[in-house]
Amino acid sequence: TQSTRPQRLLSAVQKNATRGNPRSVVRAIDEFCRHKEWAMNVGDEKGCILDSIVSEVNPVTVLELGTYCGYSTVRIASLLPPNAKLITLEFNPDFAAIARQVIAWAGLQDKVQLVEGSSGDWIPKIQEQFGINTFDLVFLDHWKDRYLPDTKLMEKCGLLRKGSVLVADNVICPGTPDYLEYVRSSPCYKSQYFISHLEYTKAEDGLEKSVFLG
Ligand SMILES: CCCNc1ncnc2c1ncn2[C@@H]1O[C@H](/C=C/CNC(=O)c2cc(-c3ccc(F)cc3)cc(O)c2O)[C@H](C)[C@H]1O
Ligand SMILES: [Mg+2]
Repeated sequence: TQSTRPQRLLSAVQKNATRGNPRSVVRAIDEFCRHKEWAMNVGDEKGCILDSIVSEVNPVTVLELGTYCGYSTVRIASLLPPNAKLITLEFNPDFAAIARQVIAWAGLQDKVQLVEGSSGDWIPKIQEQFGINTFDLVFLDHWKDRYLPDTKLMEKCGLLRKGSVLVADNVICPGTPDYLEYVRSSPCYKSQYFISHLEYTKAEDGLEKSVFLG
């Protein structure tokens, strides 16, 4: 049977990256997506901006919405302190299966909890299931029309505390207009746009960093 693009991406990691070396996994995926088959990872250019924000926040608890193949999961987890935990939600079982193997190849399975399920179902259950009260950092990269409802859900569930940082991918392309309007106009957020390019292309895109003010 014909392989899928995520399966071919995983094969490229297993062929070209060194087990236990997250940077080589990130490099192998970027090479594959730049020269073989485009895929919707945050990519190397926006990835560097994400790295700088993660390093500045130095989070102990991280939530990622939309794992896909695990590229940003590996990028973020590789920068976390030893006691930190990253929970990543992915509701497509095929993508979850690929991402688990990418995360394992990077040797980061002890820092990452991949939860197979939808954000709407899981955001209300995280505190009881994982003993996490609030998140220091949230990376939003799932369906673009779900950024706003899920942000409001996180607020309602008390998962954000004064200083929690939201980083949203694709606020220009494909775009998340309702989310952008919300975080930029709400008195509860201090928002900042980091201009960049859509992964592996020359089109404009960027990340929006929004600090929750409580
Ligand atoms: C209702 C369930 C919600 N809750 C959910 N709960 C859990 N998991 C969820 C939920 N909703 C979705 N997911 C998962 O997250 C992933 C989805 C990721 C979506 N990402 C994009 O669509 C995108 C497009 C482009 C793009 C740009 C230009 C182009 F020309 C083409 C494409 C670029 C980019 O960087 C992009 O991130 C994964 C595929 C999907 O199974
Ligand atoms: Mg994205």
